[in-house]
Amino acid sequence: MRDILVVKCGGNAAVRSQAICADVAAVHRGGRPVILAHGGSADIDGLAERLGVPSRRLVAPDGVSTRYTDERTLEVVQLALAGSAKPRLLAELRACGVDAVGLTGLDAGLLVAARKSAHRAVVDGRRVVVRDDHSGRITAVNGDLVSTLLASGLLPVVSPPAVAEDGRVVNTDADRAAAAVAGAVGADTLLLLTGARGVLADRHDERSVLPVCRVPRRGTPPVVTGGMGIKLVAAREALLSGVRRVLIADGRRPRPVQEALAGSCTEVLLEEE
Ligand SMILES: Nc1ncnc2c1ncn2[C@@H]1O[C@H](COP(=O)(O)OP(=O)(O)O)[C@@H](O)[C@H]1O
Ligand SMILES: CC(=O)N[C@@H](CCC(=O)OP(=O)(O)O)C(=O)O
Repeated sequence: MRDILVVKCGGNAAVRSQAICADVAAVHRGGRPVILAHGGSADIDGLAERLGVPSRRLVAPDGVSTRYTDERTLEVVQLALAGSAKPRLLAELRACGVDAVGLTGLDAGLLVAARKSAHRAVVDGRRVVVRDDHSGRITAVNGDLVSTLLASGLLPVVSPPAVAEDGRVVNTDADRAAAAVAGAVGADTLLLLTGARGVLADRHDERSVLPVCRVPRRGTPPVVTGGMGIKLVAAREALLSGVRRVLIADGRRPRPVQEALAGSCTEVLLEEE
């Protein structure tokens, strides 16, 4: 299948999922195979607060941040992503007349991950060894499942969490999940839509969007602040797995997909070796 587009709808509170779904539906109707992947950090944080579960972050030695997912947090992550964010997107796509099928990483082993064992990190400014983090790094994707849905004219919607090799649920970052799916299905383009106009040279200056951001093939990405570090890690993984183009763009505006594909975005490229 040619020219597959993977769009990732960020879970940043400012992202307008309805506009993203309308644009994704237009691409789908135009005949281009499209997959929607999504996160839900704001949904997770909001639900955690309502349930009285603290939201904590793990910052790796290189500065890249992810959620510290203890047992209670894992439950909140599942409820927020599979019970709230995913149905919202499916309803929005349905309202646009699209037959979409929502899958978490657990459906038919869509996202298989290696559970993180004890690892060093900084939590709330303190260096710690974390042993109870229920998250993992994706090691395999059931690309055939997604390709089968695409071939049937359906629009797959993919959400974390993933399933570990021991059969238990593990949290996993949604940008990296989108990148893994894009690589597995041989996608042409991965578009990460978020609450910023792209990668900013100065995170406090919205006008400082970089048209191009080069990431090294290994090691620390050039920007690690906020959620941008993990996005650049995901972008690198997608490019290394053969995805031709990775774009980071604004998910807060009308026509977010069309605007990004027309060039209003940051394109991520690998540094030369
Ligand atoms: N240099 C930067 N360029 C762009 N955004 C940045 C930068 N540094 C930090 N950020 C923050 O990262 C956020 C995107 O990460 P995040 O909210 O985790 O995304 P999402 O939930 O959409 O995947 C932006 O909205 C912005 O506030
Ligand atoms: C391990 C890890 O950090 N998982 C993420 C999964 C959701 C996600 O990535 O949502 P965004 O795309 O909105 O960031 C989390 O729990 O926040």
